[in-house]
Order: sequence, then C-alpha cells, then structure tokens
Amino acid sequence: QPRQFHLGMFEIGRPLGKGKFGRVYLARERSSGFICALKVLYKSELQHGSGVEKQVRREVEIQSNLRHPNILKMYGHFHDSKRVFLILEFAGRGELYKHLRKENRFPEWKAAQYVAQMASALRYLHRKHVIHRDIKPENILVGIHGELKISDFGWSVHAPNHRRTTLCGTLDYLPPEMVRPHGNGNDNSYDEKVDLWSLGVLTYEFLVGEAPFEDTMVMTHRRIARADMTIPSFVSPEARDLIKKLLVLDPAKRLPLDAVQQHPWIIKHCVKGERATNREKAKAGE
Ligand SMILES: CC[C@@H](NC(=O)c1cc2[nH]nc(NC(=O)c3ccc(N4CCN(C)CC4)cc3)c2s1)c1ccccc1
Repeated sequence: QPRQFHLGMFEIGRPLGKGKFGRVYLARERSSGFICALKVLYKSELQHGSGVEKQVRREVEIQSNLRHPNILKMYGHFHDSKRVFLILEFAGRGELYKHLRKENRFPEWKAAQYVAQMASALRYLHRKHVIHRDIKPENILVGIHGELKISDFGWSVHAPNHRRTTLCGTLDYLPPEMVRPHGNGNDNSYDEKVDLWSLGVLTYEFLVGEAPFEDTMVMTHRRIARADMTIPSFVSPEARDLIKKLLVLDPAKRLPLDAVQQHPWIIKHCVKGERATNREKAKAGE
C-alpha cells in the first residue's frame, strides 16, 4: 500500500546540503512528527533524455527497496510540476568527508570499524546484484550513533553492467576496468568487483587523509591503470595488507567482502570487547 506523499505533508527546515542536482532539507512530516531529509531536484536541471533523469529513476527504484543499517533509507518520493522530491532518512551527524577533512585522517580503530560497516553494506548490495559504483567519502553520511550510511545511489546499477553515461567528477575512486574501458579484453562491462576497488581506495583515504592516486587528471588515469600507489610508513602492516589485497588490477583477484570482514586488521579492531573499545575511545577523546 504505497502511501501517497505531497509537499503539504511536510514542514521544511534548514537546508542540510546540496549536490550537483538539487538540495536537501531537514523536514518533518506533520501528522506523525517524523523527521526526515527531503531531497529536492529541479526537473529543468534533469534535462530530458539525458542520463541524469534515468539516474534519478534508478536511484528511486534501487534505494526504495533497500533495508540495511549502513544504507540511507528512501521512504518515498513524489513530484510537482517543477520538482522531484525524495523522502530520505535523516543522518544526524552529516557528511563523512567533512569529518575526514576536520580530523585529517582517522585512527586505525575508527577506520577499521568504518570499513567493516561499508563491507557489510556492500555485501548486502551485491547479494541484490546492485553495484554502487560511486563509493567515496562525499557519498557517505554519518548517523546519530556514528554509524556510516551509504547515500546517493544515482550511479548505482544492476550487475553486470555496460556503462553508457559519461563519467564526470573525480576519477580517484574508479577502478582500472572503468577508466581503461577496453583493458578487460571484451566490451567495457564490469561487475560488483568495482566496489571492492573503491573500498580499497576508501580504506587508504581514511588512514592517509588523501586518495592513493590523487594527481593531475592524466596522471591519475595512468596511476590507476597501473595500481601505482605508495602507502606511507605510518600505516600499520595489517592495514597495508588489506589495502594491497583490494587495490588489485585484476577484478577476480580482489579480496572478496566476506574475506574483508574476516581480515586480521578488521578482526583486531572490530570484535574486541566493548570495554577495550570504550577505553580506546575515551583515550581518543571521542
Ligand atoms: C551526499 C549528497 C546528497 N546528500 C543527501 O542526499 C543527503 C541525505 C541526507 N539525510 N540526512 C542528511 N544529513 C545532513 O546532510 C546533515 C548535515 C549536517 C549535520 N550537522 C550535524 C551537527 N553538526 C554539528 C553540524 C552538521 C547533520 C546532518 C543528508 S544529506 C545530495 C545529492 C544531491 C542533492 C542534494 C544532496
């Protein structure tokens, strides 16, 4: 029984953020008092027939059917003559990349917990044959309890896929098979393993504070295609091992998500007792 939504049902609060297409506002559903985030996209900006309109449809279709603690929920959508509205879960601590910029880089215990949450969300997505394709700090939000929430499914697709829409924005997170389309022998199709590469880039960026292949456009292309990166010496051997097992040119040789969750670096930081974690957090002034 899909409930019909319309703008009059919501009290609009402060703007929360903005993306390439549209803005997002804090909102409260009047009858229930339920707090959510209302993403407003202008139809004029989703110029008809271009890839963007299709991306929004796909974002709605995919995200509406996902239920996972580390994936931002979409409760519904509606539109008026000029705008499309997406009713999204409110993530109470905002955008992850702002936390990363503020802290410069995360301590290993925090990075490992974040990577474990991302691996859990990606396992859920891949079981539904959904590839996110755009895993980066800018698309990850933080919930009120500090948990990560993958958002912005504008680039997600059903696997396997053959990309048609031209990529724009940063190349930093793209795997070799997407920046060098004909590199994988056959047509530029690819599968869920693109998200494993991005998880490796994310792990690196959490620990180092910048992306592994960050460079000029041309150099980034070349360094990704060769998996040419250096891991600073302050990164622990266990973390280095995980990064090197994800940033592998051959998609088939990347560490699968269940193995990521069992990796010694993850186990060491994620399953130890509550007491030890709390002691560490207290020390870190969390
Ligand atoms: C990731 C971009 C994407 N964003 C969403 O979809 C978004 C969906 C969504 N749900 N909840 C959000 N929360 C916030 O944006 C937020 C920001 C700052 C906050 N403060 C907490 C207290 N702190 C002291 C200061 C900061 C709290 C929540 C956002 S963003 C997007 C894409 C296209 C158009 C608009 C937005």
